Amino acid sequence: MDFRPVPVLHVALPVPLPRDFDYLPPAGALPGPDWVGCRVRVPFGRGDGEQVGVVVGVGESGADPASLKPVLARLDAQPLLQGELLESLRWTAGYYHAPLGEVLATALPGLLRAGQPVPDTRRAGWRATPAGRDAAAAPGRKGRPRELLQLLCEQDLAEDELDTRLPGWRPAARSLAERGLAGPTTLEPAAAPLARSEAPTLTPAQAEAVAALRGSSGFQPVLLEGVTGSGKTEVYLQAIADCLAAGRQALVLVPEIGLTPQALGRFRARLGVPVAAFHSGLSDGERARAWVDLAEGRAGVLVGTRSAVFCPMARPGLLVVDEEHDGSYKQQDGVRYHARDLALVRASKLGIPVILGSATPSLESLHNALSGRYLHLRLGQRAGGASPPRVRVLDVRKRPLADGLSGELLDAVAACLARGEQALVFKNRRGYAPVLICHDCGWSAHCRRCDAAMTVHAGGRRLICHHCGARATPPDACPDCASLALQPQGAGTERLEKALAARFPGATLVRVDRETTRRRDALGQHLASLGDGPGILVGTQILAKGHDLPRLTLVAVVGVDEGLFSADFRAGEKLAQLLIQVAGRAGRSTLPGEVVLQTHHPDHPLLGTLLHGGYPAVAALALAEREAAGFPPYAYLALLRAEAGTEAAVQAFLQEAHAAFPAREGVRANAPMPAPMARRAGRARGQLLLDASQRPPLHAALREWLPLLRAMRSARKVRWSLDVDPTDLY
Ligand SMILES: Nc1ncnc2c1ncn2[C@@H]1O[C@H](COP(=O)(O)OP(=O)(O)OP(=O)(O)O)[C@@H](O)[C@H]1O
Ligand SMILES: [Zn+2]
Repeated sequence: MDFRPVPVLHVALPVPLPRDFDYLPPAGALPGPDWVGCRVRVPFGRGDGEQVGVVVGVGESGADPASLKPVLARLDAQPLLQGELLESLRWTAGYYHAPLGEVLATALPGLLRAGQPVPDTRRAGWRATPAGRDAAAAPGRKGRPRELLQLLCEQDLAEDELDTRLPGWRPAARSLAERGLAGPTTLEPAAAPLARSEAPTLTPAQAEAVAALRGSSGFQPVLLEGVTGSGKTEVYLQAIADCLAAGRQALVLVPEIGLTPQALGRFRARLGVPVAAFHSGLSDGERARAWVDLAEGRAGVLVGTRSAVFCPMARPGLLVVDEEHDGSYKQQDGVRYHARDLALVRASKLGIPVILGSATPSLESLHNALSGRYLHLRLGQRAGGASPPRVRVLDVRKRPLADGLSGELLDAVAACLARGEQALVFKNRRGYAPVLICHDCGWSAHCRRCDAAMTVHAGGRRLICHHCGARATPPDACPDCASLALQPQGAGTERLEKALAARFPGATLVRVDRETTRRRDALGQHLASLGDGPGILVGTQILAKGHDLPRLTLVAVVGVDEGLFSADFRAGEKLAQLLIQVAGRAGRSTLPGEVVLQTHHPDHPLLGTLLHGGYPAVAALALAEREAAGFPPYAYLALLRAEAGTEAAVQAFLQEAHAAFPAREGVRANAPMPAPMARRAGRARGQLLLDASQRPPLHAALREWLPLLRAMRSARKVRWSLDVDPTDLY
């Protein structure tokens, strides 16, 4: 049956269905283009279910009007998502093959996603009217109203300021308002401390980079490759200052654990404009206000982690992605976007520069820079007279290790403390020991629900699975052979802390890992507690990121052997990045730095290359290997992951998916495989890797394939997801 078309709103909802939903406008309202980008509350699903969605279009529907429901409420008078941002979000949905509604929900801060009103970040205040100014100039009766009026003639005042300046001011304000001499108003938020700290004189390399940035216009991707401590942040600050001077805003992305109050403080102190922060340590309300401040142009700069890439800018001028190689830019669930890649997409649509900065750029970015697609700026030397740290490899084969530490490493720490300086002892493993083994029969404690060993914690009194969180008490005797010779094998940060405390009883000792930094700003407090005197920091990769501790002169790396033999094709790149970053914490100021690297594999080619040629040599070699093997950045990957209660269900789905994959020239669907961790939290896991020499045919195949997957019966028995450009093949 045909129906007369009726005007409808196309609404994107945060549900896992790749389509919009049509709704009638509320009674009496006409759907027009001004609806696009506004949030609406709509009935959805059974009963009185409701959802908050975003209007993504207006049109007509020829469906039975009786089947169409009206929108319950329009939540925004002005579009929340529009222009370039909405376009970039549509691009995101297309590229990652994710439903637009889910992408839009991912892009909105939690409060707005939940349908809350856009917070008003201005403050309620009072101002004098022109009549009030005349009255204040004329002689008149003394009293509180006059006192208040005189204050307001000097400047508009916020209500909270009036509370302190003129307690009990409200009756006086009412009296002025009745006579038309003053009235309520809204004020811009209190300006941040606008005193600016001095910029250091730029090094020639920094000055050259800044000049190159000034010389560019429009969309310009820039890779700023600068060794650790070379002053990349200083270059960002100059570029941001230029951008602000031109009346524009800058959006700065930093890695998840890089956004310390110290880092923010550096931006705030130098730029002299309100700098908004956006990260997971803030409340929903704080995040929403930061978003609004940037969207409405009140903040000049926003510094934020991954999801800040979706913040709207009123006057876009510059995007910066600091530590662009960092793994935290990739979202690992839901919409699996890469914030660095989206920053490039946004900059291109906005026609503005985007700076990617790193001492250890990702091979993807490096490849783009080397092939001329990005402007490649280099800072080869440390700033401020610091020299690069000396690196020593300690061969610990056949040497006795006490709690994982060699005598030479301990000597180096002792010498550092004796000089009154600070040492960082690095081990990328938290807990007491990575595994509990039976010295007699070789049994080891495994998680019952995962294919993984349980980590020993609390000095040996507890076992915790780092993959599913399961906890257990260690057995008294070996469950297999009843031997009492159960021993924690290897060392994590907890064990190192204990051993170092015993060896250096007087020294300040601070452990920094996920356990000790759960609280907000715990990291900053830990680093501060180290003070200026001699001391030891023990910790995981949390310490590898952008910290600047002038007294830190020794970095002791306790074994990286786990990383040398991983099957993941990115393992070498990641290990080299981690080593360079952590080594880069040593000797950043005037004191010379030293790095000691304890290993059982001193002859491993990766270490040799790294020592002699640094990161550029490792990267060049890795790029050549990737080209030969057909891996990114010379190929494009997508990974279909599935998990279910049984392995059979996973297999059935992946086999059917494999058979259904549309043939395309240059695109290959590899045979389904168990995931590297085939069982996790009691669920079987498998995956199917797609690779292609070109992007377009891969995406064309995916577009054809996904509807087939959704229709498969076997898909109902599994949880599956597609990851475009996966960074981890697990
Ligand atoms: N031109 C300069 N003159 C003097 N000191 C400088 C200069 N530029 C930067 N510095 C100082 O050098 C140190 C390192 O700078 P910055 O933190 O910007 O380096 P970075 O390249 O971002 O480091 P990393 O990548 O290792 O985190 C800081 O203490 C900074 O204040
Ligand atoms: Zn587990």
